[in-house]
Amino acid sequence: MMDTLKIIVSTGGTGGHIFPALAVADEIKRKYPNAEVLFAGSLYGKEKELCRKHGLDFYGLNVRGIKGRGLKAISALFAMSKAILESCRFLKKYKPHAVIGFGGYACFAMLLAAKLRGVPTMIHEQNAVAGLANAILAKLVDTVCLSLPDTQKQFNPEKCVLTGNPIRHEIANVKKENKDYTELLVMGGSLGAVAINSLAVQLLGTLRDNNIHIIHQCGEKDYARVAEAYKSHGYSQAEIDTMLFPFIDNMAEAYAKADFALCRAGATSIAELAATKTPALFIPFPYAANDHQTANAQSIVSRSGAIMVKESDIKQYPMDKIILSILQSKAELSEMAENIGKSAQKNAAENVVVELDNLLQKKRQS
Ligand SMILES: CC(=O)N[C@H]1[C@@H](OP(=O)(O)OP(=O)(O)OC[C@H]2O[C@@H](n3ccc(=O)[nH]c3=O)[C@H](O)[C@@H]2O)O[C@H](CO)[C@@H](O)[C@@H]1O
Repeated sequence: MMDTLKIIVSTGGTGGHIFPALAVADEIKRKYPNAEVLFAGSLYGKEKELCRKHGLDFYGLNVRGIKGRGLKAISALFAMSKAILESCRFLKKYKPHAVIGFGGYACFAMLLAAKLRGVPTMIHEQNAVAGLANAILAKLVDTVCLSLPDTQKQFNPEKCVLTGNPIRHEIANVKKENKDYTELLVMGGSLGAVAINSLAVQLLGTLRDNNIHIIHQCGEKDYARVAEAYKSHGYSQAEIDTMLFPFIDNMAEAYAKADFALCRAGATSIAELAATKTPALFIPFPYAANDHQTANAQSIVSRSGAIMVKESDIKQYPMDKIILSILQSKAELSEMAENIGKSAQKNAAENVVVELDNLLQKKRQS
């Protein structure tokens, strides 16, 4: 009889890495109800809290980002070396059948340790341009799962499989609500975005005058400022509580209501917008490594499922008129919704787990 299947999924930092990992953890448990899935991440990101909410066991590593942190990078590098040793010791005890990484510094130590200990390894890249951790790990791991076909050019194509970007089951199954008004979803990625919040606040008068509802995720740090701005537009705290959120736990409900989104161009947000047929205006995060958010949005924009404006150009354009004209045209909204829907890859979590099966089978035969 085979031992209990034990898989480690590893990543961290922000939602765009963590939610695809959680979606794959769910799919492993759905397919193998007796499997043990452990989430390994940094002690300092959002992953610990999200795992707790998700009911997944969590193994915390004392690691922080290295790139762009000046002198602090030296202590971060030291912590990373310690985390690699600690991961090696942990793997020796835990004996997983495979480790799957979803990018970000938080998974680097665990994946490298798995490689050193001869544990089968896979990574998943969400973005059109790979991040630093995945770019290095791709050279070492057995399988590289990709969300977008062009990313293959950055890796050894023989290791690459196009799986799509895994999204939460409830989001993949969203049914749009029928309403007699239009609703705008504003979101700035998992942490919120000040520039998007400021633009949304400028639109408040126009939206209210045209009976357009808003559901707005603004991030923890900007909540007080944005709530004040809502108040100065005449909204009561009770109204604000139904419209403005530091973080939205139930994104499936938000997508079910949304006719259009004003947002960053994080890869996982884009995968969810496509799966829920929610067209968008993307304002990519201008400091994203290698401008990967612009690259993430490009194929959807070229298919007319979304429009894109650079953050530095916001002031040059009559943003209220541009957004209002789309929100007021049912025909344009529905054409854009169909177009963005063509990029949906709703089976991405299943595809990643099929690759996991293939890898385990290959290792059993070798
Ligand atoms: C600044 C930066 O480098 N951001 C990166 C980070 O973005 P970030 O972590 O912001 O990720 P994404 O925008 O891709 O995804 C956000 C995720 O958080 C969820 N969510 C968001 C808001 C909320 O209130 N509730 C909620 O559940 C969304 O549903 C989605 O699942 O990882 C992405 C995926 O690697 C990258 O493409 C982004 O470029």
